[in-house]
Amino acid sequence: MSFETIGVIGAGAWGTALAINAQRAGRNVVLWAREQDVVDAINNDQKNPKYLPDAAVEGIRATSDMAEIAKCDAVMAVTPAQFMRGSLELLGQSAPEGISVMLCSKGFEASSLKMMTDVLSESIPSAVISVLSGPSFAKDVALGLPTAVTLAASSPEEGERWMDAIGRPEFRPYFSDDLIGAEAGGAVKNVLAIACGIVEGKGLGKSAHAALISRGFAELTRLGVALGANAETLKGLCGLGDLVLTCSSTQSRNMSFGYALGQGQTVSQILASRTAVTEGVATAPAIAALAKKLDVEMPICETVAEIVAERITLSQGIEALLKRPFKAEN
Ligand SMILES: NC(=O)c1ccc[n+]([C@@H]2O[C@H](COP(=O)([O-])OP(=O)(O)OC[C@H]3O[C@@H](n4cnc5c(N)ncnc54)[C@H](O)[C@@H]3O)[C@@H](O)[C@H]2O)c1
Ligand SMILES: O=P(O)(O)OC[C@H](O)CO
Repeated sequence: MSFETIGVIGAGAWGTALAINAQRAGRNVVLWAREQDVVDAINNDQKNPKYLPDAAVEGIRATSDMAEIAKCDAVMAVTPAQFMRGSLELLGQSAPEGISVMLCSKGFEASSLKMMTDVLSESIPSAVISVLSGPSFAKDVALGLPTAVTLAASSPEEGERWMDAIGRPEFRPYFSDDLIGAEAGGAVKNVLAIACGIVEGKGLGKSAHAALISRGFAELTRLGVALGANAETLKGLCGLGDLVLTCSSTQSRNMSFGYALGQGQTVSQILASRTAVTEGVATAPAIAALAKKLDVEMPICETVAEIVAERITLSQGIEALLKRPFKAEN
């Protein structure tokens, strides 16, 4: 059975862009927003000026009633990671047994160090879980620019249903059976993008930038594998692909956050100046704690966590990384 109606939870930039894409793919789409002004703007003006200005949100109905989302054939969950559990618990109050839920957010829950797949299993134990991840800026997807993503599902049949429902020539999903790999890549790359932003903001040069991407990818792979991911998955769109995108453009909120730090702004100044979520800020300490717990070497991510917590300065962090002992590359 294919998915005809898609419910999207979270009308931030990414939830809105995914709703636009699903509508273009021919689905009936209901978009859940927690803010009434966002619901009204979508229903009355076909716009979401708060989170995705300039995009036309046509043919999509917005709601603040989660019970309407639970009635859809399948659900895309796009709430930022730190608030995902609350959204899923609300969905769980009216969700039918075995509801198909695709996790589209990129982060770990800081309070528990859990991945979104664990948060979903705990909130709705019968849910059939999929993960969407990969290099994809919301604005690009809303504009209909070509994008390719990893679509990880727990069975090929479930993956087929999702690919039929949301795949389009300009939004190409590639199937994977590695849910953990898809999740881990997206969460860790956000933290590494903060580091790359710092390098750019401080003008440390393109050689340092490339070194950071490469050594960062080694960290991302080590943690992913320790969590149960397949290393091959991490070489794909959801790992290396997304790391390259997010570390390459200040269109990324994580990269631009790091860039602003490098330019001399403080963490609180930067966060106060934006409504958009910067997932790497909350995920950095979770990854640093996981690295310690699992005995995984992640010096770049640990340094970002220290900088974001304002326990060390940028200069101290950079110096500590550069003074690490020389060692074999792998
Ligand atoms: N924007 C992108 O280009 C993009 C692309 C891929 C993945 N993602 C991921 O999608 C997820 C959502 O990001 P986004 O860009 O849509 O967000 P956004 O920054 O555009 O909007 C913030 C969202 O957070 C919600 N929010 C704020 N406070 C909340 C609270 N207390 N409880 C519940 N929800 C709250 C808002 O309602 C809004 O939906 C993130 O994990 C992000 O990493 C984003
Ligand atoms: O803007 P960012 O840093 O949240 O990144 C957006 C997407 O995850 C890029 O794939």
